[in-house]
Amino acid sequence: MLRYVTTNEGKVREALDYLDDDVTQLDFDYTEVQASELGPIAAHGAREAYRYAGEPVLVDDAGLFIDGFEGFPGPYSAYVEDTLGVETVYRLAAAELDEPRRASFRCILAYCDGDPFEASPDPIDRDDRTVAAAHGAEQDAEETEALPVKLFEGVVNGRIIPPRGDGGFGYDPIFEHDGKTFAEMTASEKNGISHRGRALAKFATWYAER
Ligand SMILES: O=P(O)(O)OP(=O)(O)OP(=O)(O)OC[C@H]1O[C@@H](n2cnc3c(O)ncnc32)[C@H](O)[C@@H]1O
Repeated sequence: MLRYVTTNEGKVREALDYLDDDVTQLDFDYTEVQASELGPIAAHGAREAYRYAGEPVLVDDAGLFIDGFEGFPGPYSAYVEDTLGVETVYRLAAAELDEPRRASFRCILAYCDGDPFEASPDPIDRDDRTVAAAHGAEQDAEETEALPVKLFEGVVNGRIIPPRGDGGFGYDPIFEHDGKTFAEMTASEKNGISHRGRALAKFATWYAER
């Protein structure tokens, strides 16, 4: 059984289109480490979620990266949505940036099932590390960081525009791609081109072969 780790219902709805019925949501709020990119955040989350669940997990970390703001809000997208709100992000972009106010949505999926993906690490190294590690929490943390994680990335380019549409979630109403905002698209239209859809398609192909 694969657990799709997120507290966000919108992500789950989209992900289930790409994944089999034996995938269920794990509503687990993993620690989001501070980083300027999504990869390390998702990888850390997948390791922590796997330690928690004891089953294969897929973590989805995503964000809106505005070019003229050097990628802001990026990894802080959820925090900025909760504090400023999506409309304020649009107003800031409109006040500060010239058209076309380019931006991208990015999604990283991090998969962890406790098994290595390529050649297994030298067992002697592994034993050494275990012996050298301190007891208790420190040892747990070290073992967690040693868990192998596989990453899948999806990116879609667009621009920031005044909010339009009622569909989707999060920043969808202010992100336009090919003349439509993500909030004006049907779920399958969005999935067909979105950052999450692209990452999920890569993951699904790899997972089917695993
Ligand atoms: O961490 P989890 O529990 O998965 O849920 P979250 O909503 O906090 O997820 P993130 O940390 O990945 O934050 C992503 C932010 O970017 C937004 N976001 C992610 N994917 C999006 C999408 O497809 N369309 C619009 N906004 C999106 C989302 O609303 C959040 O504000």
